[in-house]
Amino acid sequence: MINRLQKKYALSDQGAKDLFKAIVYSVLANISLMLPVALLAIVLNAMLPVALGMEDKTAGLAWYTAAGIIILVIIFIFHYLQYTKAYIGTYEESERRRITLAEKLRTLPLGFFHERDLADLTSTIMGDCASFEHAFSHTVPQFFGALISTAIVCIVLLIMNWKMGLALLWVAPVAFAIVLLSRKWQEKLGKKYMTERMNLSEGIQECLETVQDIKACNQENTYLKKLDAKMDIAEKAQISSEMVSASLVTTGQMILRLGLVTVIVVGSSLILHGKISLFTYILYLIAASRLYDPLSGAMANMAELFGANLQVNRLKEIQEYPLESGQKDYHTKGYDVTFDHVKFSYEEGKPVLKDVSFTAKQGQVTALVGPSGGGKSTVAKLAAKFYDLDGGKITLGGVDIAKLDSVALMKDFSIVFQDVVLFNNTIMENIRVGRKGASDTDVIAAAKAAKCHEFIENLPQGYQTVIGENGSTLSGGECQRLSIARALLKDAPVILLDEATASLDVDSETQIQEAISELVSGKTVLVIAHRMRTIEAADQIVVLDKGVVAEKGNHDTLMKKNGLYRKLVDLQTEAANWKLNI
Ligand SMILES: Nc1ncnc2c1ncn2[C@@H]1O[C@H](COP(=O)(O)OP(=O)(O)OP(=O)(O)O)[C@@H](O)[C@H]1O
Repeated sequence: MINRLQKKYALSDQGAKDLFKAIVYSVLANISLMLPVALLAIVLNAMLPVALGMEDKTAGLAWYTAAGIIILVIIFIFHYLQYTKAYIGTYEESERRRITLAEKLRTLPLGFFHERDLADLTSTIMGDCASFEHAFSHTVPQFFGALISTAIVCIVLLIMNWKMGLALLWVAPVAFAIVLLSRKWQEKLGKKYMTERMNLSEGIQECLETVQDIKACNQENTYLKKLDAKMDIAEKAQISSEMVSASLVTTGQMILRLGLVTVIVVGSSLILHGKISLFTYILYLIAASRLYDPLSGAMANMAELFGANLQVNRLKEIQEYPLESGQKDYHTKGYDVTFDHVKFSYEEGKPVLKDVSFTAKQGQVTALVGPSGGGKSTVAKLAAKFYDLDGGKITLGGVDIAKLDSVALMKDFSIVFQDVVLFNNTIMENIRVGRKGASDTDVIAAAKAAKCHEFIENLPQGYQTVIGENGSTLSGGECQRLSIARALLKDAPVILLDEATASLDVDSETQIQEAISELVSGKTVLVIAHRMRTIEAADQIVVLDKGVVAEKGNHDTLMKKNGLYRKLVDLQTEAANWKLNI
C-alpha cells in the first residue's frame, strides 16, 4: 500500500509513510464519529421501553455520561493524530518535494529545458506543489478515510439487517458511478484548463520581460488586449471544468439523499409487517443522517483527485526524466576541440547544423563567422555539450564528449555568452561564480584584467554593490565585462567567446581584446564575433552558412579566395563607411 501510494502520487519514502498513517487515522477518526451513533442507539434501546411505559426506571445514566465523555476523548485523539500526520506531514513532504525537484533540475541535461519552458517549470514547482499541499492534507486522507470507514460501517449495517442495509446503501454505487464514469470527461476539461493557464502564465511572463520594448513601440493596448483574450480563455476553461465536475458531484450527492427516502419507505413497510423493531428502524434512520455526509465529501474529493492526478503526472515527467550517465573522470590528450560531421536540430525536421567538421586547436584562436542564423552560437553550445547531437561527434582532446558528464565537462570550459546572466547579488559574488572559493584578491585581479575594476570602484559600495536582477543597475557593456571577468577567473583550458565584446565601445573593446589575448595563450579559443576586424588575427576562421562549413582558413587565404568571407568583410567595410545623409 505504501509503495503504491509512493508511485501513484510521486512521494518520497517518508511522504508515503506519512500519507498512509494519515489515511489510517482518517479512517479511525471517521469511525470514531460513528461512536456517538452507537451510544445513542444503546441509550435509545434502554430509554424506549421507559418512554413507551413498558418499564418505569432508567438505569445507568452515569455510565452513559461516562461513555459519552470517553467517546469525546477518543474522537479528539484520532482527529488530532489525523491532523498532525495529514497537515504537518504534508508540509514536510512539500519541502522535500521542492528541494528534490530543484536538485533534479540542477542535474538535468540542457535538452530538457529546451523542451519545457520557464513558465511551465515555475508553475510545476510553485503552483502544482501548492495544489498538492491541499490535496495531500485535505483530499487524499479524507477521501480514503471516508471510503474505508463507511465501507466498514456499511458491512455492519448489512449484516444487522440486509433489507434495511440495502435500502440505505443502494444509492452509493449509483452516485459514485456517475462521478467515476465521467472521469475521462472531467480530466479532458481539467487538462484544457491547465494548458490555457500555462498560456496565460507565459503571456504574463513575456509581458513583464518585454515591458520596455512594448512601451517603446506604443504596443501596450494591443498587447494588453491579447493578454485579456488569454485571460478570458483561461477563465472560460476553468469555469467549464469546474461547472462540469460540480454538476456531476452535486447530482451524485442528491442521489445519495434518496437513500433516506427508501429507508423511510422500506422501514415503515417492514415495521408494519412486524419484521423489524422500532429501535432498528430508528437506528437506520440515524445511520442515514450520518452516513451520507462522509460519502458526499468523498465524492467531492474524488473530483479534486482527478485534477491532482494531472498535476502528479507533470511532476513525474520531471522526476522520471533520465539523468545523464556520462563519465565524470576522464583524461584528454591536450584540449583540441574537433567537430566531426556534426548534425544537429533543435526541432525535429528542422536541421540547424547539417554537416560541420573542423578542429579548434589548442594554443590557437578559431573564429566562427557567417551570416546571422548560420549556426555559430549553436556550434559553441554544442562544443560545451549543452545539447545531444543528431549525428557525428565532437571530441575534446580525442575523447568523445557524448560519453562525458556535462557538469564534469564544464570544468574545462570558460564561456562568455551573448546574453550575459548575472545574479541579484554583489559584484564580488557575481564574479566569484566563475571559481567557487576564489579569494577576494583573485576576484579583483580578474576584474582588473577584464577592465571593470575602475567602474566597480566608482560605485558607492564597490565590490559589495548589489546589482539587481540580471545586473539591471548596470549598463550592457558593464555587464559584459563582469561576465568576462568571471570567465577570466575560471581560467579553464577551453574558452568560448560568443559575441563577448558586442556591447562594448571601441575603446573598451580594444582593452578587452588585450585582456583576452593574455588569457588565451596556450588555450583552445573558439570565438564568435560579428565585427570582422576583431577576428582578422585569428589562426583559423571557419565560415558557417546554412548549417555547413562554407570556407575555412586564415584571413589572408580567405580574402584571396574571394568567397563568402570576403563578401562579409566587404559588406562590413561598406557599412562602417555608411553615414546619415543630412
Ligand atoms: N533554442 C532554440 N530553439 C529553436 N531554434 C533555435 C534555438 N536557438 C537557435 N535556434 C535556431 O537555430 C538557427 C541557428 O541559430 P544560431 O543562434 O546558432 O545562429 P547564429 O549564427 O549564432 O546567429 P546570430 O549571428 O544571429 O547570433 C537559427 O535559425 C535559430 O533560429
